[in-house]
Amino acid sequence: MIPLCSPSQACLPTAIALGSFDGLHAGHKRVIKEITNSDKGVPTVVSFWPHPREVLYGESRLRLDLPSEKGALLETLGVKQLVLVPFDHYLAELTAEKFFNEVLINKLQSKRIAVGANFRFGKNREGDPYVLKKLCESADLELSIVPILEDAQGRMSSSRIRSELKQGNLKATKDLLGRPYIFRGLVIPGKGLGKTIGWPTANLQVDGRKLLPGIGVYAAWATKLNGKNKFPAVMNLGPQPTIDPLAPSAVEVHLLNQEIDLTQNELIIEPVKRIRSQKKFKDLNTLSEQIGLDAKIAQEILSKI
Ligand SMILES: Cc1cc2nc3c(=O)[nH]c(=O)nc-3n(C[C@H](O)[C@H](O)[C@H](O)COP(=O)(O)O)c2cc1C
Ligand SMILES: Nc1ncnc2c1ncn2[C@@H]1O[C@H](COP(=O)(O)OP(=O)(O)O)[C@@H](O)[C@H]1O
Repeated sequence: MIPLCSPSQACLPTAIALGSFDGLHAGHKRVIKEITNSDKGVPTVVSFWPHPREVLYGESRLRLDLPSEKGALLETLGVKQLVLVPFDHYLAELTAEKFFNEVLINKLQSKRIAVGANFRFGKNREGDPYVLKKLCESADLELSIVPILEDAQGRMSSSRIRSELKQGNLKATKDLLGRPYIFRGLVIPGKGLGKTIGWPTANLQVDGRKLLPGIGVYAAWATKLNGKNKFPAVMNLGPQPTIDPLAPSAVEVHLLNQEIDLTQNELIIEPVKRIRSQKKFKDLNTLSEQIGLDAKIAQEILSKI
């Protein structure tokens, strides 16, 4: 696993790809290729953490991939380190030129930089690729500005992937990511009702910074962390209006045709297809029958893959 470090811990000198790279889609990969195929320094991805919009506007920003997941993805692309620059109000006040000199030149000793054509940096986002080009020329640094990649539906972007995911379009999400969307969670106790209605569920505690699909019932694969078997499963992601309409959304999976104790396990979940929305049923029997139908549909969906 590549190191995830602060600027002062980085291996120097560096060849830097700058950006959030959330989702690491094909457009991001083109930018990253510009630093992994050079001998100008340690291939390094540099991102801000937290996201500037979280610090400046108090927006909560959920991620397609968390820093801990990103390391493994970047490693496969030939990146050697992920540097997270702590974004705070001091950093937000740095002009583009100061940021360039203090962080990229002095701290990270960068010899080569790659960014996407829409990259902005420095106070009030004043630095664009043109400004960066001037700065790189005067410091004798190599620079690649990579054009924005498009497909028939438009620009490749993290927000487009996020939007597909929020709508529960897992196929479109997978196509855009170039890999299945996954998340992980620790199995924690629920209300203990699942077994009594014939459908025990592993309730998952998921890192609150991870973006999840929109609420609904899904067919999904479930794998134990470091396990080999992929279990077909049905997932309830959202409310449980029949038993507790006011409770916060749950993430729970029932592994099809399995009777296993999953307590304290970490599960990796790959949602595959949205089946339906949650409903309030007149009683637990009707809910249980519906979950039976969901399980059948999930089995069919997953057996075709
Ligand atoms: C596939 C699946 C679909 C579900 N759909 C609904 C639903 O539409 N409405 C609802 O009120 N609860 C739904 N549930 C949630 C159940 O109410 C919940 O699993 C059960 O009460 C057990 O909760 P517990 O694990 O906290 O004990 C669903 C659960 C599963 C596994
Ligand atoms: N097929 C299965 N899918 C999911 N969990 C299962 C399964 N079989 C047994 N279990 C166990 O049952 C527990 C869930 O039972 P349940 O009655 O729903 O209680 P809880 O409220 O803790 O979710 C899980 O934590 C798991 O250890």
